[in-house]
Amino acid sequence: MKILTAAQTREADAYTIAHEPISSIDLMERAAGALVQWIEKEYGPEQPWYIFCGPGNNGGDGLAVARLLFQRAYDVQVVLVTEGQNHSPDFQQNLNRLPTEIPVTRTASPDDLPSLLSYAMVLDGLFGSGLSRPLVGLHAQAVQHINNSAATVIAIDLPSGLFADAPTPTDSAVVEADVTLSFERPKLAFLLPESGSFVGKWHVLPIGLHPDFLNKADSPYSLLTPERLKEVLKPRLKFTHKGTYGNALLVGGSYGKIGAITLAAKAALRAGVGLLTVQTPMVGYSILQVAVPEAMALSDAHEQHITAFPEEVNQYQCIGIGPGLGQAADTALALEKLFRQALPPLVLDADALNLLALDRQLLRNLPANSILTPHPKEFERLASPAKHDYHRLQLLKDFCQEHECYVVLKGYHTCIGTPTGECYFNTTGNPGMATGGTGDTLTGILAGLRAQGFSPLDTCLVGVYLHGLAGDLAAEQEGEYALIASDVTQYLGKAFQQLLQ
Ligand SMILES: NC(=O)C1=CN([C@@H]2O[C@H](COP(=O)(O)OP(=O)(O)OC[C@H]3O[C@@H](n4cnc5c(N)ncnc54)[C@H](OP(=O)(O)O)[C@@H]3O)[C@@H](O)[C@H]2O)[C@H](O)CC1
Ligand SMILES: [K+]
Repeated sequence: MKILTAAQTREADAYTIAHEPISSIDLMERAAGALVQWIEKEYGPEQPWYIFCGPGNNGGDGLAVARLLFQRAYDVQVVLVTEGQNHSPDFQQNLNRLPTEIPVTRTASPDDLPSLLSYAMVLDGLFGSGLSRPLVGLHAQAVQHINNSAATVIAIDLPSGLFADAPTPTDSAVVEADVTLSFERPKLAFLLPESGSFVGKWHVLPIGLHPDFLNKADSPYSLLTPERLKEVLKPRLKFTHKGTYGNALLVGGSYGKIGAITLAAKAALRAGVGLLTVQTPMVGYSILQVAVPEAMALSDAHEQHITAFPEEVNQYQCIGIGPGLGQAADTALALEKLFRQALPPLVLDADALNLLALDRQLLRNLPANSILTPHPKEFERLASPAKHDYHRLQLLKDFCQEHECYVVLKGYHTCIGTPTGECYFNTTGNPGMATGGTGDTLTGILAGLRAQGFSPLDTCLVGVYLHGLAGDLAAEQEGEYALIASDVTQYLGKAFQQLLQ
């Protein structure tokens, strides 16, 4: 699903109005209807609803919702924060349509803002995608007033004060929403850590924007949806055997970090690879044989860290390198030697990435189509420090294009960058997965899938989605606090089943 910019959303509106055709006010009514349908499902008419409206169409949506909720016997009152501003035509029309029984407060100063009890509901219709500058004055004070209350806050389209697809200056006033109800497509801001924290839980409500426009809209940003993955992940066929599903090699582990490569190995097997070989330093050999009996073990000549890769690397369909690897000088040399050969596809993680970051020549020799799985700090070591989330996205696109690689930038919404400059945001996963070892399980999953013959892009999309989904299924049983990396692997089977349904 493509993510649109605020400008593209405006174009989508205009296209729908012209080609459906539908009048602008009716499109707003449809948006308000979708909001009310959602609200009715989630909240009864018991609590008082304070509907904050700004001067534009976001405020117009708020006014239409006020009328529709009033008709459904909800206790609503409207708070206008539009002093001295021109109302948009659709705002004005909805103000004219507002039943006279609905109390309206016209705020001219902060003293006019109503006190908000903890059980009150706030609908934030101050500003949406038309925000053109940070909020100041009475608008900022209204936002602070909402944020200082304990009321439940539902933002229409996006939290007021937040830019949909550009950095919002730190310290500017932004509504801290519990829920954001956005139209047709999520905004890029929802998916990035600095802005996403204002959004709360977000839901996308379809309002019938014209499919011709939506299907043609060009955007480098997409949201990963299961529909796209179901086209890629097919049931296994009759008469296949372990040779059909690839032979993966995992290399990593060092003294004190054999667990990391063990976690990766278990996950690769659960991802369905036909055969798995794991190379560790000598210290890891017995541990691995006991912990992962399904894998074949190779021992490095060194007791504590990796100093060489196997001679015959081309018998493997993918090599995953990095979990627990360490950054010893002779490990770096081994990697450098490896990169000089013709290689099967690579998945690189953790210290393999740190070694690349330390040696720019090594990075330049990175084989095309490799998959790299950094967290933001590792990514910044590879690329350069980011000034803000949008800058990091630009760096991601540039890096993937320059090095012809796929980067899985890990986070709450993991973002997959491709050599053609696209970015796919994942929607599965939860904060319970912010715990040691979940990155190692992801490396194992990706290496396991890539060895089975999935393209690098499909490997990233399917692997990242399944990893998060397994984490979600695990969290349903274990809760987020107690979740550990092994749980993710344990629930991988159920995640596959869900996707294959
Ligand atoms: N397809 C859809 O998604 C639909 C969305 N709808 C809703 O419409 C809004 C967007 O409406 P728009 O009128 O374009 O924008 P806003 O309501 O966000 O605000 C515009 C007005 O606010 C003024 N403005 C902007 N920034 C500030 C600021 N920092 N301080 C004060 N005033 C500000 C702006 O004035 P300018 O001075 O910038 O010209 C405008 O007056 C979308 O979010 C949805 O909620 C439709 O209802 C249905 C289709
Ligand atoms: K809003």
